[in-house]
Amino acid sequence: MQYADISAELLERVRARAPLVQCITNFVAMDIAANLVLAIGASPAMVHAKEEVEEFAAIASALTINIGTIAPEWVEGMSLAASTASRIGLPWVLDPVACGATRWRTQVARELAAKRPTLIRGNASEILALQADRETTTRGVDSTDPVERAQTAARALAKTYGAIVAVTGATDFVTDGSRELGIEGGDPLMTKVTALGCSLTAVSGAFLAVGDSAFESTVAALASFKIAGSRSALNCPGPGTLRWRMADELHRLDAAAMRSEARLLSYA
Ligand SMILES: Nc1ncnc2c1ncn2[C@@H]1O[C@H](COP(=O)(O)OP(=O)(O)OP(=O)(O)O)[C@@H](O)[C@H]1O
Ligand SMILES: Cc1ncsc1CCO
Ligand SMILES: [Mg+2]
Repeated sequence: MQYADISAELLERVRARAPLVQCITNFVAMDIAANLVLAIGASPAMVHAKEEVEEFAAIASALTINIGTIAPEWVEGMSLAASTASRIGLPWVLDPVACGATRWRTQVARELAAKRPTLIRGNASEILALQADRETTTRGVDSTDPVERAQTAARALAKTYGAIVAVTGATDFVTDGSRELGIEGGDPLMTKVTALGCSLTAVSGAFLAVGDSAFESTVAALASFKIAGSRSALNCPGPGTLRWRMADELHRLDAAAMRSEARLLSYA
């Protein structure tokens, strides 16, 4: 079966099962991420306190961890949630927001990566900084590098941590260290809406929850955002409208559109 067909089937599974996705994310992303997880057909829960993450992970179908607005107490919750997920075999995603911007943030991202996430999803600058030995390659939460520059780093990270690594940008790139795929689509206007990447991380949790292969689930999640992004940007007056059109288009997305509009690039 082709990846577009698999993606379509995974979308139908998300809709049929409405998996519970435990999201630990930042203050900026909370609202849009929860709404986009709902729009794709899953059920989000923003649960991050160290007192309850372990118990909650036991009932969740996936976990996503985004370090966007970390503070020490949050890191404790993230760390406990990540360890729990890996121990009980719950698929989980790491989003290393602004990794490389400060030493502490880079260290936190690397300590979480060492807990073996199923998927690491970031922009090119974040993936480069997570993999590199040097610090401060990033300026902030927005990427200053093209996706292509981070492909080698993504492959290396995938091998080091045994994770799928997804680098997003103009053309997304996904690798498990040997298999790789590009996903085209979306629109540059997406970079003018904050936390769409964070929301994609949360939505990836929904696809991981229902998939048989983490690589395939990641492709499906990336494709859903590319299709919804392209559709949302048509005659779009600006970022404010795009933001909420993403919810409308993810909600409207169906298996037929996934099959016909996913633009997947094979590198092999
Ligand atoms: N130039 C572009 N053209 C088309 N699509 C894009 C472009 N840049 C980003 N996207 C899409 O926007 C979505 C978010 O990816 P992006 O790399 O901007 O995340 P991010 O930098 O982590 O965002 P944030 O930190 O604000 O959440 C993805 O679906 C990606 O494919
Ligand atoms: C703007 C911003 N600052 C910390 S997290 C975040 C959301 C985009 O990553
Ligand atoms: Mg980001």
